Amino acid sequence: MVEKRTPIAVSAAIKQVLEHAFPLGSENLDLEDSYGRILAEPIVASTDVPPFNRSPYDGYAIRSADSAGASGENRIGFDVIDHIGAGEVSAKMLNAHEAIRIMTGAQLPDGADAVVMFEQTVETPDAITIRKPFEPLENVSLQGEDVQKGEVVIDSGSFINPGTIALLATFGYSQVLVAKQPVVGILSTGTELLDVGDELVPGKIRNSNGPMIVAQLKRMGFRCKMYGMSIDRLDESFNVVKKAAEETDCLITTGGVSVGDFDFLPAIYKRLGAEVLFNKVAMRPGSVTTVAVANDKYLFGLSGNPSACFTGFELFVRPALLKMMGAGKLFLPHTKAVLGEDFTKANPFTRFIRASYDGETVSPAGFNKSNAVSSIARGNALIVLPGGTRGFHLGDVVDVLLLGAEEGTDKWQL
Ligand SMILES: Nc1nc2c(c(=O)[nH]1)N[C@H]1C(S)=C(S)[C@@H](COP(=O)(O)OP(=O)(O)OC[C@H]3O[C@@H](n4cnc5c(N)ncnc54)[C@H](O)[C@@H]3O)O[C@H]1N2
Ligand code: MOO
Ligand SMILES: [Mg+2]
Repeated sequence: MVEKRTPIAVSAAIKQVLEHAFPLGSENLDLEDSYGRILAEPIVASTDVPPFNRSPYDGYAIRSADSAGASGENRIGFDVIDHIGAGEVSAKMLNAHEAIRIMTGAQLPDGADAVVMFEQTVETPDAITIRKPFEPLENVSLQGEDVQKGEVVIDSGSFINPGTIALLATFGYSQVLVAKQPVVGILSTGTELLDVGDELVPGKIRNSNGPMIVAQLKRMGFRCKMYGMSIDRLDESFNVVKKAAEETDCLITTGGVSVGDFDFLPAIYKRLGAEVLFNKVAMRPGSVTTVAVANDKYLFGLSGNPSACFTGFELFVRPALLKMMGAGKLFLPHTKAVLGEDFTKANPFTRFIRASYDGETVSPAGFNKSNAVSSIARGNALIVLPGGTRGFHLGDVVDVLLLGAEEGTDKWQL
C-alpha cells in the first residue's frame, strides 16, 4: 500500500530546516578574495572617515571671516601663498586675507575653514578676489562626517559586497574573518539519466538537474563536490549516499524521493539512521521535497522533476547554507507585482510559478508543470500563489520572489 505522507506548510518546513543548521566556523581570507563571502566579525571603524578635514572642490582655502561683506560691488582679495594637491599637506598657516590653492581631497591647511571653488573667483597670477561671503566650514568635507571612529559599520553575518570591500580597505583590513563555506555534494539519482555528452537512447534523458544545481550553487559563490549519477538500485545508491554524506556538510540528491518502486531515498535515509524532518511540503512544484539530517549534516532530497528540484533548492537549500555561515539575510527578496496574464488553475498547495518580472509586471515564463525545464531558463522570479485559491487574473497583485540577487532579505514574508 502506498505510504501516506502528511504535508507541512512551506514556512514551517523552512523553519525546521533552519533549526538544524550546523555552524561551520570561520577563516581568515585576503581582502581581494573575500567578495561574496559572509563576514564572521563585526567591522568597527578604526578611524574617522574622512580622517581629516578636506576640500571637496578644486579651489582656494580661506579663512571665512576674511570674506565678510564680500559682494559684486565689494570684491575681497586674497594673496595666494601656497599650492597643494590631494596627499600634500601645506606647511603654511593662513593669515588674514591669505589663500592656499587647494585640490579636491587635500587636507585643509591650518587656519583655513572654508573653500572657494575656482568658479567663484577671479584669478590673477598670485591673488584672487571673491564676490560673496563664506560661512565657517562652507565647502569643507568634515573629519568623521561619513563614519566615526568606534562605530560598528557592518554587522557580522553580512554579505561582503563591493561596498563592504571598499569599507574594509578604508579601515586597513588586508585580511578579513569570514564564515567557512559548507562543502556541498551533488548526486543525481535515476536509471534513466545520461551524461550531457551522451546520445539520446529510448527511455533515457540527459541529467539536467545536476548541472543546474552546480550553477545555483555557483550563483551563491559555492563550489561543490560532484558525485555524478547513480542508478536506482538500493545498495548502490546507499553506498554512494553514505560516502558522499561522510565527505560533505550537505548532500543534495535529486530524484528518488517520491513513492515509486524505484524511489530509494526514503529507504536510504532509514538505513543511514537519518532524522527525516519532512517528506511532503504543501507546495507545488516540489511537494515531495525531503530534508533529513544525519551526524550534523544536511541531506536534501530534492525532487527529480526539474522545476521542483530548482524550487526546492531556492526555498530550502539556499537559506540553510546561508544559515550555516551565520548570514543575516537568508531569504529570497520579496516584492509584489501585477500579474501580466490570467492564471486560472486551482492551487491546492502554495504554488511557485517560474516567471519573468520586469519591475512592475510578472508573468509565468511558459510551460509551467513540475517537470518543465524551459520555464526555469526563461524566468527570473517566482510568483507565489497561496494554497486554497484559484482564478487569478491579469491585473491582480501577487507575491513575487526574486531570483539571482546577490543578497536576500532577513524575513520570510509569505
Ligand atoms: N503515486 C504518486 N506518484 C508521484 C507523486 C505522488 O505523490 N504519488 N508525486 C509526484 C511528484 S509531485 C513529483 S515532483 C515526482 C517526484 O519524483 P521523484 O523525486 O521521486 O523523482 P524521480 O521519480 O526520480 O523522477 C521524477 C522525474 O524527474 C526526472 N528526473 C529525475 N532526475 C532528473 C535529472 N537529474 N535531470 C532531469 N530530469 C530528471 C525523471 O526522469 C522523472 O521524469 O513524483 C511524482 N509521482
Ligand atoms: O513535488 Mo511535485 O513537484 O509537486 O510536482
Ligand atoms: Mg519518483
